[in-house]
Amino acid sequence: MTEPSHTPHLSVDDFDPAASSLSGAVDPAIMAELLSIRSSIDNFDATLVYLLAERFKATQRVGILKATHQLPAADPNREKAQIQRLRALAESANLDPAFAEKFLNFIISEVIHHHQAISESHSAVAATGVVPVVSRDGQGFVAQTDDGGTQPQ
Ligand SMILES: C=C(O[C@@H]1C=C(C(=O)O)C=C[C@H]1O)C(=O)O
Repeated sequence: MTEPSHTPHLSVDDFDPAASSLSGAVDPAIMAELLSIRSSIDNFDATLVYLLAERFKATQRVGILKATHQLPAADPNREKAQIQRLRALAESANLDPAFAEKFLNFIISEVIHHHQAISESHSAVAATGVVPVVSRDGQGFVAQTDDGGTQPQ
């Protein structure tokens, strides 16, 4: 497995679908078949990113709802029910249920961190009157003060 890349602002156009440590070392026909299968893998990976982005959009709405109404970030009974369901779905799809559970737990723990952060910034708003607003690029916050001015945060 490769280490996570920290290269900022890499465009999808910079992706080389033929990048491989095997180039030149494998029979060209085998390489062609490998690249053909990898092109499906690349489509699946792109779909996964879009699916995850949509899921996080939905969970962000839940986080805002919870913070607004002082509800806890985590809901363990909901998580148990989700994990049971996902394990059953995984079994019927011939996917390792233990992997499905690990994957869902990984996502849920990230969501809970987001919810805690939303709740903390919500409490900070209540205490200071400074309203954090997501920046246009979605990468950070600008602080919108009571008088409507904005300042980087
Ligand atoms: C999204 C929620 O918050 C948390 C995250 C969950 C998830 O990512 O599916 C499920 C339960 C909660 O622990 C929720 O309560 O629905």
